Amino acid sequence: MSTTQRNSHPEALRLEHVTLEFPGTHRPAIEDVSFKVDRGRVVAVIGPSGCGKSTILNLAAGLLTPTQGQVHYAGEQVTGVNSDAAYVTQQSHLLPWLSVRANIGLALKFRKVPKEEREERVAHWVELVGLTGFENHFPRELSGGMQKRCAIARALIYNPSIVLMDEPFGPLDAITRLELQQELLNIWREQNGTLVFVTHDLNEAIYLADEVIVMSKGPGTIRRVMQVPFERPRQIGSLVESPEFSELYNDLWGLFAAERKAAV
Ligand SMILES: Nc1ncnc2c1ncn2[C@@H]1O[C@H](COP(=O)(O)OP(=O)(O)OP(=O)(O)O)[C@@H](O)[C@H]1O
Repeated sequence: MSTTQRNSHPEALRLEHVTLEFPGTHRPAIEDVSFKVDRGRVVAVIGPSGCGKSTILNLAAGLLTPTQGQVHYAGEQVTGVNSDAAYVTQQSHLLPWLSVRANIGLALKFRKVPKEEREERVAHWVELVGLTGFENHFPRELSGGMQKRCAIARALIYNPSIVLMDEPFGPLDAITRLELQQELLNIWREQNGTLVFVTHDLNEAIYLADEVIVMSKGPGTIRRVMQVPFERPRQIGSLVESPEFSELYNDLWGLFAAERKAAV
């Protein structure tokens, strides 16, 4: 169900000794950060507030340029906006004058996908993210959770080679969050894509990711990369009941708590 060719280079993203200092600041936001994301992997980035998580996504999206080091996407240095990347920012940034249907179909329109195919794919995604019946609503008529669903569908519909998500479910209540996390897992199973996301929620990192990058603050560096061993498809309900989940959560919490304490 796609007219968009994905980049299949086995290595999606690689940061090599990346330091970034914003102009006018006296110490780097991130320093000597190196990691790699293989194609088809889901990677979570966690760490204390201000440790540079969003900065890393902005570098991957090509919206920032490193002061030192290099960012590579699909084996090539990123030197401008990374047009292979779909970026879901903290705010949904839906276009207020367009309906749900039009917002979701926007990327296909830009890519000149024929109308009939566009309509079919939009209908598929509207259903997938549970917005059936709201196709003609405008963003202001949607709840926060529905706006997020719409933003996620808009980002994923064109089958992007890599998706970057900043706190995808940040402001949502616990139940909506769980629903959307499971939905994202189901969608991901269908899409088999590459995803890098930032979260403050340790459960979310474990539910969704194959690897969790734990960052330290002041300046932001990588403290540890932890592997999440759970098979896919994943069901959140049965995951949380497993002893392996608790063990991983406790390890992660230990690291995260130490970082938060150090950052105060
Ligand atoms: N445009 C900017 N100019 C100057 N400093 C900036 C700019 N953007 C971010 N910073 C600083 O860079 C550091 C990293 O910011 P970043 O937003 O990447 O952190 P974060 O880990 O995503 O934070 P949070 O979890 O609170 O969203 C912070 O100290 C922040 O104040």
